[in-house]
Amino acid sequence: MSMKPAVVIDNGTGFTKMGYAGNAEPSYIIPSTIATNSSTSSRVGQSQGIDDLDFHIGNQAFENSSTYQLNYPIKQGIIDNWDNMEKMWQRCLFKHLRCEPEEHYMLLTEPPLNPPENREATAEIMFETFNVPGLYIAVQAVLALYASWPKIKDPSMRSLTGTVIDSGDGVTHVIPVADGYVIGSCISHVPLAGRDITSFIQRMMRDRGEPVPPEESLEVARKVKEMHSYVCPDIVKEFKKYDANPAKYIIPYADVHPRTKQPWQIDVGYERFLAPEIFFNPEIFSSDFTVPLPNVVDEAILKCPIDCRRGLYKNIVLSGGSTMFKDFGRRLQRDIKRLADERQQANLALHSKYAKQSAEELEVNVISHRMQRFAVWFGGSMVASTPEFHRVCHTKAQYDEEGPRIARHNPVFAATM
Ligand SMILES: Nc1ncnc2c1ncn2[C@@H]1O[C@H](COP(=O)(O)OP(=O)(O)OP(=O)(O)O)[C@@H](O)[C@H]1O
Repeated sequence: MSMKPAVVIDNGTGFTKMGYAGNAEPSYIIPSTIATNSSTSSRVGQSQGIDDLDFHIGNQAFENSSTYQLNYPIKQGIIDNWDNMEKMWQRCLFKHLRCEPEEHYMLLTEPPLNPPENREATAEIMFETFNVPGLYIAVQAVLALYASWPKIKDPSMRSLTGTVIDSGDGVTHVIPVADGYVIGSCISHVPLAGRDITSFIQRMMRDRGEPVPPEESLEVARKVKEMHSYVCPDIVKEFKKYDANPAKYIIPYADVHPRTKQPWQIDVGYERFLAPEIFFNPEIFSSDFTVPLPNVVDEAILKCPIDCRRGLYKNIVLSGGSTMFKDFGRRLQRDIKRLADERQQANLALHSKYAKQSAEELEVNVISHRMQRFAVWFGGSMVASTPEFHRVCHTKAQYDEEGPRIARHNPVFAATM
């Protein structure tokens, strides 16, 4: 059995996080992008060994985008281009992590509802190309639940039943999980995430005529979002606060033009609280989708079997970069609690016509923690550093005996921690 730490790789639509089990943070976070040389890939048979290595991943892919062809091998969380994905894994393992894959067990992640054929294809690449001694493919939402455990002081309260709100760059998902199994039919999808918030800030700054160099505007909007945005309790009051004392809340943001080296400065104002507000009042961003995130969460839980609903309200866990706004969890908890309480009161009022009733108060907890930005990776790191991990992995010997179908099912190891 390999005693070297397992390798943990979380391939997201926007970013790939990679590192070794037992660490608190991934060693590398790179964009999930590859730049391939289309002219060499079409020259079949000619010096293929070298041409096969003619590609770049991550930020280097963007740097070479003028001469190479950019590709995003993961679409909506699901692997879409296997050749490019294999190349990405190759660079992640040999160039970034600098490991011998045959010496490390491997933990990879998958989105909920990943087709089993994809798991088989992943196993084929891992066991046959990289010769890994063991492989476990974990569901991202379940890893996000594990990642919240260090925040929960009482170990008896740590549970694999909960609702995961996963919001990254491209999409936001609400995923109910009961005893480590995703309730697939009750997953909800919100078509708003990080890149929408960035483009909303970019639009606001442009409409106001802020002097940002046009070629920098997207990057500046992203930085403003990540550095200065926060969720407020009430937007009307927040507007009043800004208008009463602009000097206190409006922040200057300065930089120099990358080409002309001319300094420029802008004011960052209402967008600080209006940008993340699109999760709570989506109509301010677009008229196509208008259901606030707290309502989406409430409705997703209500679709689940009645006996797990209390557990799902009690343990709502945040995961992904776009849940990092200050006070995001606090506002979400308040709004979900309000919705659930109003419904409970309405039900009680209805039934009290026939019999006197009282209801046990519904506990709603939204759990925020330090590792939220890469919660899935961190959960994977925790799981893969337990002694139990090697027991639940599929091994190379099993693969050689049974083939890729062993990867169709990965046991949940609820009892391990
Ligand atoms: N401190 C922050 N505040 C707000 N947003 C942030 C912060 N840090 C990162 N983000 C945003 O989080 C997004 C990236 O999140 P994440 O790495 O979870 O995405 P991903 O896993 O690649 O995407 P997906 O979940 O769509 O597959 C980007 O839009 C980034 O701007």
